[in-house]
Amino acid sequence: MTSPLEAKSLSLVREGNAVLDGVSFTVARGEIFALLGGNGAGKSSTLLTFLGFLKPSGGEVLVNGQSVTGDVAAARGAIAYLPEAASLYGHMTAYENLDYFLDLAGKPAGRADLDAALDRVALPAEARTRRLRSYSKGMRQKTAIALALLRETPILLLDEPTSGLDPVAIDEFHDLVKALAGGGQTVLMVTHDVYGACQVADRVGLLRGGKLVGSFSAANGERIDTETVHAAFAERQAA
Ligand SMILES: Nc1ncnc2c1ncn2[C@@H]1O[C@H](COP(=O)(O)OP(=O)(O)OP(=O)(O)O)[C@@H](O)[C@H]1O
Repeated sequence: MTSPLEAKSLSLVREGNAVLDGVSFTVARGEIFALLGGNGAGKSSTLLTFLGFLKPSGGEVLVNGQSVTGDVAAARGAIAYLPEAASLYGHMTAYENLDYFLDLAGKPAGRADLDAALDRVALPAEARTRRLRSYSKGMRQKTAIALALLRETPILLLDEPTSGLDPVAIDEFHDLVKALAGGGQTVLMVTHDVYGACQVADRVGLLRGGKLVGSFSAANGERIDTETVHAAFAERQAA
């Protein structure tokens, strides 16, 4: 079966620097794959390549089996992308943001649908008519996830999704991502948080210096062992 996301021997050069070097992985439908790496490892660049903002200098990336460079619009249409700082408007309320971005996506929705999505991400009802500039980061993320739900994109790309969240918000966020994956969403997240990656992911890939140097999976429905991944991460960073 075609994987929603696939990187095939992906190499990327940015301003003369080799940023990714022969990276290959697939993410299956309903799977959460976390790409773990230190600063500058190439994590964000990988996401930008799936979105067609950066072009591979070698190999290719595929979304639903189609080369992204061949059809950028199809790839972007299938993907909801949460950058580290959610890209919604601070001067608009949650309802206004959702209305605006859904109109842009050609998928307008009524108030009942907006509320259903905001209920699903547990954004308090009283907050929905407030401007986003008064929101916590967790609340902005919930709004961004609600938008992804309403756009009905089958794929979620998350860049450092829990940085700046408090521990309760992190747990809530992980539960939400797991519930979405349980419903068939395919999730690729990039992070330098070993603990978070092991908590939420079905599989963790270790990216270092633009190369995928390790991979960890959870056996029998258990969580990935944080100690093992942490040791590998620390060792690789030192290497
Ligand atoms: N706009 C840019 N132009 C040129 N090179 C860039 C640009 N942005 C990042 N790079 C380089 O690409 C490499 C990978 O950066 P990238 O942002 O993908 O790493 P990352 O793993 O996401 O790091 P971080 O955890 O710090 O966000 C780095 O060496 C970085 O200097």
